[in-house]
Amino acid sequence: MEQHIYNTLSENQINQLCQRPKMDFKSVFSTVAPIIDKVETEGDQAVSYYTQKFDGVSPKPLAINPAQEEVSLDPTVKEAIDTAFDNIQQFHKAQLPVPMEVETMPGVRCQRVARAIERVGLYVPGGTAILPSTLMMLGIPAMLAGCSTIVVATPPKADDSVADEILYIAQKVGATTLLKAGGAQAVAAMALGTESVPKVDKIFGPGNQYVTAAKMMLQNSEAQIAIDMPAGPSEVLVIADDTAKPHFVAADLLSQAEHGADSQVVLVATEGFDLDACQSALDDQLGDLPRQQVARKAIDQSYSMVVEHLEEAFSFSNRYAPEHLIVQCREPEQWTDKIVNAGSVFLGHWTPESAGDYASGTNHTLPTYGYARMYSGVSVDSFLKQITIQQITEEGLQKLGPTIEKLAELEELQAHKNAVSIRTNELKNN
Ligand SMILES: NC(=O)c1ccc[n+]([C@@H]2O[C@H](COP(=O)([O-])OP(=O)(O)OC[C@H]3O[C@@H](n4cnc5c(N)ncnc54)[C@H](O)[C@@H]3O)[C@@H](O)[C@H]2O)c1
Ligand SMILES: N[C@H](CO)Cc1c[nH]c[nH+]1
Ligand SMILES: [Zn+2]
Repeated sequence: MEQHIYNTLSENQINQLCQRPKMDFKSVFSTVAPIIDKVETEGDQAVSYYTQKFDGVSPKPLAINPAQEEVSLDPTVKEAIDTAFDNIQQFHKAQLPVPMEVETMPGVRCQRVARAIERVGLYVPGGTAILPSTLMMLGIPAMLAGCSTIVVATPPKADDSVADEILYIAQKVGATTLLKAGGAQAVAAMALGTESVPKVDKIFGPGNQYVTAAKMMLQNSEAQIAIDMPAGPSEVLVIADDTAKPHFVAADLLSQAEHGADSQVVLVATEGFDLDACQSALDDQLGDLPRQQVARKAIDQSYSMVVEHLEEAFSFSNRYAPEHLIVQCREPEQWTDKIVNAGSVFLGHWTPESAGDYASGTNHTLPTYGYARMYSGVSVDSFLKQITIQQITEEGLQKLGPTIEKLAELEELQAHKNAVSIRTNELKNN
C-alpha cells in the first residue's frame, strides 16, 4: 500500500487523501433512467424483462409471500442466524423511543410521539454474494418499529429460487412480500409499485452502483420516496499503535477490501507499529482469499499513513470520516471522546470489524464516502417518524396569545393573529 507521512503533507494533500475513489455517476444514471421509465409504464413485465437481461432468470412468480415458503436450513447455520438475530434485536430494542411531554407554560402542553413508516422496502444485495446479514440489519429495526408493509427485494439465484437463509430471516421479521429481482428494476418496482409489488414510502439497503443510482433518482422524483442514506462502497480506517498486532490489522483491512474493487481501506499508524510486518501479513493472507482479485484491486487504491502520535491519528480519521473505524491501541476507550465522525467504531485488539457486520448487535448499514460527517447508520429511528402534538387550555391561550399576536403582526400575517384574537375575545366576553 502507498505510504504517507502525516506531518510532511500539505493541507491540500490531506484533503486529497480524504477523497474517495471517483464514481462515474453520469454514465450509471443514463443506464438507470430508462429502466425506471420502463418499470413505471410496464410494471411487472419490465421488472421480469430486466431480471432476464441482467441476471439471466425470468422469475415466476415475480413476488412471493415469504410466510408461505418451506425453509430448510443446516442446524449450525440456523443457530448462527438465531444468535446474531437475538443480539441485533436486543441492541435495537433498546433504541425504541420514549414518548416525550413538556408543559412549556401553564396550560401549554407539547408532546412528541413516534409512529412507524407504514410501507418500507429493504434491498438485500445478491449480485455476487448472498447477504442474509443485511436482511437482519434492515428487517429487525423495521419489525421493532412496527412497519406494516415490509417488502424485501433481492436478485434470484440462477434457478429462480431465493436462498433459504433469506427466506428464514424474511419470515422472522414478518416481511409481507419478497420480490425476486435486484438492481435498478427492483428499486423502481418498490418506489413506484407494480401489479405484484406494493409501493413503499422509504427504501433501505446497500447495493451496487445501479441500485444506488436508482435510489438517488427515485428520491428526487414524483415517486415521493425517502431513502436511508447515500451509500457507497464499503470502507475501513484502522488506527494502530505499537501495541497493535500486525496480522490482526492486516486481517481487518482485508475484511473490507474483499467487499468490492471500489472499496478503500486506510491504515493510520504511529511510528512504533511494525508496518513491514503488517504488509507481509497482508500479502500472505491475501494470497489465501477466494476473492483475492477483488481485494487486490481495493488494496491498490488504499494507503497507510504514519503519524507521530495518536492525537494526529484521530484528527485525520475525523477528517476522513470512515464508515468503520477500528482502534487498536493502548486503552482504546480513552479515545472515544475524540471520535467525531465515524459510522461505527470497533475498540481494542479483540474487536474485529466483522463482529459488527454480523453479530455483535450494532447495525452494519452505515454512511460511506465521508457521509459519516452528517449521517448516522440505520437504526430503529430510520423506520420512524416523530409527530408533535400540542394542546392549549383557555388559561394557556390567554397567557400565550399576546406573544403569538405580536409575532403574527411582525410577519404581517393578519389571519394568523385573528385565529388567536377571535378566541381570546370570546374568553374576555364570557
Ligand atoms: N455498505 C454496506 O452496508 C454494504 C453491505 C454489503 C454489500 N455492499 C455493497 O453492495 C454491493 C453489492 O453489489 P452486487 O452487484 O453484488 O449486488 P446487487 O444486488 O447490488 O446488484 C445486482 C444487480 O445489479 C443489476 N445489474 C448488474 N449488471 C447491470 C448492468 N450492466 N446494468 C444495469 N443493472 C445491472 C442486476 O439486475 C443485478 O440483479 C457491493 O458494491 C458491496 O460493496 C455494501
Ligand atoms: N461490511 C459491510 C458494510 O460495509 C456489511 C457486510 C455484510 N456482510 C459482510 N459485511
Ligand atoms: Zn463487511
